[in-house]
Amino acid sequence: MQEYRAVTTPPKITSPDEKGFRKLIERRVTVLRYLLGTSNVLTDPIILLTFLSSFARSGMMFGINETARTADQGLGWPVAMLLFCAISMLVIGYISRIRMHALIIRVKESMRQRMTRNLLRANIDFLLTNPHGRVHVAMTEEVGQVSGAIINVIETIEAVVIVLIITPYIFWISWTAGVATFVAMALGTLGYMLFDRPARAAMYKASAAGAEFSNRVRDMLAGWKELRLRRSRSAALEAETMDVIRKVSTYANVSERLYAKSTAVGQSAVILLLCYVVIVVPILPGGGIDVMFQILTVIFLTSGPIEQLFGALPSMSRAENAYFRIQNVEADLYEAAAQVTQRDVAPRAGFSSIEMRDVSARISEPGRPASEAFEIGPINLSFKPGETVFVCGGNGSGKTTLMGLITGLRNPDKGDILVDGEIMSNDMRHGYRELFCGVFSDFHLFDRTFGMTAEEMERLDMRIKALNLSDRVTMQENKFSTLSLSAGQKRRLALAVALAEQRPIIILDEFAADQDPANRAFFYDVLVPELAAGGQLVIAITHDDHQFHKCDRLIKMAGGKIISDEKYLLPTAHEVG
Ligand SMILES: Nc1ncnc2c1ncn2[C@@H]1O[C@H](COP(=O)(O)OP(=O)(O)OP(=O)(O)O)[C@@H](O)[C@H]1O
Repeated sequence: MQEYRAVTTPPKITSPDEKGFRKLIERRVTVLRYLLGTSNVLTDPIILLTFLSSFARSGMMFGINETARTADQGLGWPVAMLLFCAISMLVIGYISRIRMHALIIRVKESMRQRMTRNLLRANIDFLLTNPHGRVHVAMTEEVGQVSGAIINVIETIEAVVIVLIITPYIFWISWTAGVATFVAMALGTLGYMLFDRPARAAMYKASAAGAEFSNRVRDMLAGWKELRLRRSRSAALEAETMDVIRKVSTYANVSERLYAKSTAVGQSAVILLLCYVVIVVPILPGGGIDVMFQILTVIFLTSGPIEQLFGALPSMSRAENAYFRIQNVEADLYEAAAQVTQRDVAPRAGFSSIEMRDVSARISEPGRPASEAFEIGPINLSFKPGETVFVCGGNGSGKTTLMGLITGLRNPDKGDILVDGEIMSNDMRHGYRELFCGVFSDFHLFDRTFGMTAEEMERLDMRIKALNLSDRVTMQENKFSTLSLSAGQKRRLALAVALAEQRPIIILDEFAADQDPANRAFFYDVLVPELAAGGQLVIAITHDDHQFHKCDRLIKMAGGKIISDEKYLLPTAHEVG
């Protein structure tokens, strides 16, 4: 039995740049907890390796200082320590890098798996808003930015361990140099905090523009024919896309410049510290040239990890920004899944009646005024097995929306759908949808038959032949040999799949519209009667008024309402005359 529960319950983030040190820490802790939890880094050998690497680096530093201090005493333990620590650092560094990339891949894999699961269970209301760009960017680019932050986490751990070791060591060599080290670190952190918030806000805008860019790429690929036919359309799209690209670059530049400033503050702090050590330490009481060189060695050997730390902070912010954008996409995906929570939903095998009772819905585009919303309903209809129902009405009258409501692919705002007299609850919705198969006006043809049984595959083979497609398409295992078909052939192939599924209800949205006369006649005169005789409920949207007499009921729609629902009788010769 399939589990349809959403995989996570992420909180929705409304503002990416909330002020305040507490907020900053809260956000960082959230991302850190996520990264640590997903990568299991705390139980991974990488932590031990990081500690060992920090100890080896510190040991090397100590070894260099002691070797220099005891140079007149010949080769002794300091040299051995220096060599041992240097070799250890190289070997550990090599193993750590391999391990670190394995962790990044693990986090990326886990995020993509979770998002795939959530996307396949997503709230249909969210999917109806066509969130292509946002979801695509989140699942491709932003996932990479978040998982890459594992490196920053590990670098930060290494730098913190080193700082914890070297600070007492510097204090031991010279307490004033110890205080100067503290001041330098405080300066670096302050610089970061000063620039982080505006940098993150700019980065957030760059990501939003990135999602828009993804939508334009889709336009260029899906609309290439329309674009090739009209240069002005292509030029306008090009201009707009260039504008979006520029926006991405501008915001990214603003953000990177601010982070460069923050890094410069960190580096200035290290340079100030060096100046202090070189200029002030030699003339201090208790200082001198020896002390200065000892501290310089420490600073040179630790400046790498410490600079990495200052560099890691902006990278963490980038990861944090990407993480919250992903969380927002997931929150949208999840909200819908939460509305249709289902446990152990068994597909419904059949029905004896379906009734729509005062069902209505408002269809509006996000960001558009409510006054522009399309209202459908109240709809009162009932259906039973073996019926053939045609739906007609002008463009925009609400036929496709009605199909969405009947199939449970659109949630009604008001009213109930009753199955066999029982009001359909959210828990029943998934099982209910399994009653349907069909070909929608904007159907999607997969290149293979996902999830079909052997019996269905046999039926598919049969239907491909019956629908005159066998000279163009064959099955290669579960894949279609080709999808390079004419529009009418594609629609017939989609119908073959729907027929092979043999669900109790078949929905057909203007199926015959792009069929030739022979296929159209086959559809109305052979197929539809055959399905109805087999007990299937056929609901077909059609504009073929000369075929209306071939159904049991004709539902006419106008302005989102049902204006008639009755048996259509051919006009008599007298009426025609
Ligand atoms: N995602 C959407 N957001 C906002 N409005 C929408 C959306 N989808 C459809 N509509 C609006 O809902 C109304 C009904 O659309 P619907 O597709 O149900 O009409 P239809 O009767 O099937 O039309 P056609 O014969 O052209 O296929 C239309 O006015 C349409 O503009």
